[in-house]
Amino acid sequence: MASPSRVTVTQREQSMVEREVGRIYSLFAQLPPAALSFSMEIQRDSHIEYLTNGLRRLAPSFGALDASRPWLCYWIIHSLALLGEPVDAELEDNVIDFLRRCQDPSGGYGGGPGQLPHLATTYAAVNSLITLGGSRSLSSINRDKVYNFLRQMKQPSGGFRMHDGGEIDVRACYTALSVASILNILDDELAGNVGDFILSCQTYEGGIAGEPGSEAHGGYTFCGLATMILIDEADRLDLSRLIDWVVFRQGVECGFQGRANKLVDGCYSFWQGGACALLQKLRPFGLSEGGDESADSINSSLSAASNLSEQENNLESASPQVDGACQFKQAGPQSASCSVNLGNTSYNFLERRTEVGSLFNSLALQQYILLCSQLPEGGFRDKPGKSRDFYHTCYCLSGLTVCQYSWSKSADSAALPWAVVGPSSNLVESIHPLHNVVLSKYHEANEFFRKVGRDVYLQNPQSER
Ligand SMILES: CC(C)=CCC/C(C)=C/CC/C(C)=C/COP(=O)(O)OP(=O)(O)O
Ligand SMILES: [Zn+2]
Repeated sequence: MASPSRVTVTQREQSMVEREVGRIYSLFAQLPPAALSFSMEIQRDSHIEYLTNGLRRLAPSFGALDASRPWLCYWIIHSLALLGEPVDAELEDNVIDFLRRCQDPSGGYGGGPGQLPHLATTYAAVNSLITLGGSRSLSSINRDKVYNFLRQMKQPSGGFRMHDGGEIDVRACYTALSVASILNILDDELAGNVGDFILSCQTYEGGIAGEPGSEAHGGYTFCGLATMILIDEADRLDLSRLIDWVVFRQGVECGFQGRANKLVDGCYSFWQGGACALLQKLRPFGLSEGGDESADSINSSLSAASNLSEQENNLESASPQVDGACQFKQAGPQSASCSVNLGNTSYNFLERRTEVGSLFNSLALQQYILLCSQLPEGGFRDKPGKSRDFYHTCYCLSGLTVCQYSWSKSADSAALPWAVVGPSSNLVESIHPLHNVVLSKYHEANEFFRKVGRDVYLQNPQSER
């Protein structure tokens, strides 16, 4: 995928979107309370029907999207998991078998059986299998081979190639390291010099570009920041400028844009909202002493960008908990092999308490997702006037969970009731924000891969589910 070139939307396009979103909001504002409450409701049954039908159609062929079938699996299965809806047993078996056939002898997963192994589809396949959970699904992943594939994609400069002969970019670094971390095979060989590559992609604006010299973009910013956390090097980024850049991407429409001077889009609810969720747990918020000269500038940009309500500001004050030099080195399950315990960074990140409330206006974003992106007949879209698709359904729902839990102090605490817009039944499952998999599924996989260890690969046991 090429990096975005800078293209600025015209004033006319921007005004059209603002007008349309404004029209929707004023229409809903005039509704009687019962009707408004219905419109604010997640149309769970319709979404489940849309998603399940999509998954059923997946097995034979997906036409133009044939090379994206592991992605379609992930977008659909993750969306269902966020809604708390299990996949039926027969369909689950079909997906596991299909993805097993996508794993190339070299170790990476292709877009379909026999297709070129690729890091993006490897990430999608692994996240899908982890989300399905159970030993049949988890043990279908040949981790030794995945490790070999990741090593093959690793470049001497530190970055990764998306596929053999493919582009070296921030997505490749993220997908490789997210997969390695969640499968408990992350080591120094994979992590070496990745931080230098990501650093070279942080731009003068503060966000992160796909490759050095390109424009900062929300998709790459999430990937770059998550990668730096996975290798325990987030402090090397200019976090102050990064926060500035990301919080100012939330617009008057209440949703996020992907980059400056572009239109709002529902999928950035996750890419930008998710980046905020990660930033919330990082310095300078976690500093307990010594101060940080950037803290004032961060606080002022936050209050300027997100017009926080009194209720939001009244979140109980934080008690900083950081042990100074080393933010993430807390107790956690041991990784099989690596000198700085890179296998623990993802787990330990979860253990960190959040020292501030939401960095963006989480209530406004939910309003955009529910009223402008949601379709009552099922599925979510980029913006009014666009059609639904599984990608936007996945990332709008992922954005919703980020909003709902953005005021919770730790990964295992419940969402605060006032943080959920609409009826309480709107609450969706929480996620591990570094991997975007449902938290309980992450824990199950973490336990499973810790037990089987790095060197033991169970030969596809068919028994337990
Ligand atoms: C894990 C993984 C593979 C993550 C991918 C992250 C991601 C969404 C990257 C964005 C890529 C891109 C070229 C966007 C520009 O699209 P555009 O110009 O159509 O949109 P815009 O106008 O909103 O910038
Ligand atoms: Zn989008």
